Amino acid sequence: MKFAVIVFPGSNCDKVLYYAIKDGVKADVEMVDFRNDSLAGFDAVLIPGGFSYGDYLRSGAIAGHAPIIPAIKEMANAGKPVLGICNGFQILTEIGLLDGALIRNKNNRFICETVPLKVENDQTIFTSEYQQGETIMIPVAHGEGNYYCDDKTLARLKANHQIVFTYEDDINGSVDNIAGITNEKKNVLGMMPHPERALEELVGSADGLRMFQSVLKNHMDRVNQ
Ligand SMILES: NC(=O)CC[C@H](N)C(=O)O
Repeated sequence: MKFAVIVFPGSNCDKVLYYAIKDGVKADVEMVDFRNDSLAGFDAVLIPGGFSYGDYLRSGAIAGHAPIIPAIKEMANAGKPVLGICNGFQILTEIGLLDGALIRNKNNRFICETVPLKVENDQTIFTSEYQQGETIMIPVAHGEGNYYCDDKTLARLKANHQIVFTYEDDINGSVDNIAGITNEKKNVLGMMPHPERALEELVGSADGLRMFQSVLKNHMDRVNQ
């Protein structure tokens, strides 16, 4: 299985994500510059955290017009796994692959801490190695992580089990404490917390590793069917 890590000007979690795949789950991974317009040969797309284009206009707004974006949409439409973490989640909402928007944290401050998340759906390709209802510890680091969507969208997300992670505490003002959602087909996941920063107990938590293991396992199961 081959993962692509997309690199935008201002991405700063790209290398950690690269090594999460290379050393964490020992799969094939390559950095892909935002100026490319093809993702041929890749099985999954990872959009890292950071401050693409300095967060100007809105976080993720300018990255949403980069040459690589149509190829990411193509992968999503083909049912391939697309995972956006933090700034990656912001980009996925900007390009319409995920519902809602990320706005400024309710206290107007940048939050940087490891927080408890609840696994709301363990039936996705990203979460099958977790248990439904399990609490996992994952770091957050964001200024615009306050997830917003209107009531109608929220009802749809709930009815279709697209809410995958919630914060156990209200850390940033997100609607229903939402920390991560999928698209309707559940092959695109966006989340504000950083699983790639929680790969071993030495750094405080190893709970992020199972996310990448889930993606790999589900891919291999499909290939070997
Ligand atoms: N770590 C990150 O990806 C930061 C995300 C974003 N630019 C914010 O501060 O909200």
